[in-house]
Amino acid sequence: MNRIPIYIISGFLGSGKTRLLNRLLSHAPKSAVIINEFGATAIDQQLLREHKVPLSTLVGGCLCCQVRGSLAPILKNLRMAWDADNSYFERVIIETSGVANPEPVLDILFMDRWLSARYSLQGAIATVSAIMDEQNFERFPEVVAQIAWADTVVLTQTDLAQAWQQKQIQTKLDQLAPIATRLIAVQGAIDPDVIFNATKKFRPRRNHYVSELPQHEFSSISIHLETPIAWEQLHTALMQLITRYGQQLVRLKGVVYTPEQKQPLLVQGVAEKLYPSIRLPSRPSDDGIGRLVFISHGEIKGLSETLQALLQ
Ligand SMILES: Nc1nc2c(ncn2[C@@H]2O[C@H](COP(=O)(O)OP(=O)(O)OP(=O)(O)O)[C@@H](O)[C@H]2O)c(=O)[nH]1
Repeated sequence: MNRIPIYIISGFLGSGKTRLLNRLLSHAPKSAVIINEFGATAIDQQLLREHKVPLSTLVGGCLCCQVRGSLAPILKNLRMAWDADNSYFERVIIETSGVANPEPVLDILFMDRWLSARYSLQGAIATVSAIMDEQNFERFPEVVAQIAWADTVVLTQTDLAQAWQQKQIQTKLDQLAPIATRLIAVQGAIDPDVIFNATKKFRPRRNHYVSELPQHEFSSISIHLETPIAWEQLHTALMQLITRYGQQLVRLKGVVYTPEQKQPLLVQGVAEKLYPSIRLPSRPSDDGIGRLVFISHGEIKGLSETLQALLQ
């Protein structure tokens, strides 16, 4: 039986998974994509709106735990669609949430006999930001697990990193993923052949790193903005939130509307840094309601009220 190649992209919150996926899809448009977002509101699909690929989104929990049960049915449906018409797509790419431990996800592919007969895992890829705080390796066991399970590690955001940061992260990767293929991708730019046509690696299980991770200590809050807000005002408010909650606020992202322009604006922040916002092309389905997702380490009480007050 022909098995469909499957690729898993993991990597910590804001490490550049979606950016990489976006670029990969430009080279490999015949891909079915499954995206998992920890927050309750889907944002990443907005970044992929230019691609006309079969896209499934799992939100409101992590693929390794809360929404794990949904993966097999999606893969089964995709396979049945492919059996009916195999020109539909040539591979499946799964982007896990930034807090996922890849092991339970890989287990689904290996343990479910129906799936393992029909899908072949071709790559476990982890994106790692060159500007990630080194303390994250201690703070978040998920980061270590993602790297330890990867057969390809893609170092991202090197354009933002100082030489010492790059050296520090490379040393860490030497320890955690000594035999993984290591690539550098600025803004997701990568030779797709290295991902899609690489010889498959068989890696021994590394139980000492990853078998039992503690429960996630992350929390997410989704906020809707019913009316457009001037970008300058929103930007100031978000900067104030970032300063106020510091390292506890690990990730923010969203799609918002401003009175200045009709097109929605994509907002991205990672670890005390707000990235330049990006105008997205308009679509008929744009509803004018802004959506922001905040992911924190531990619950931040009153974040929504604080933002509303800052926007008064
Ligand atoms: N300067 C620079 N920015 C990058 C690079 N890669 C990604 N980014 C930016 O980093 C931010 C986060 O990238 P994403 O691709 O959304 O990260 P992610 O891992 O998908 O994030 P989550 O899904 O929330 O975990 C975005 O603003 C990207 O445009 C890079 O190589 N250089």
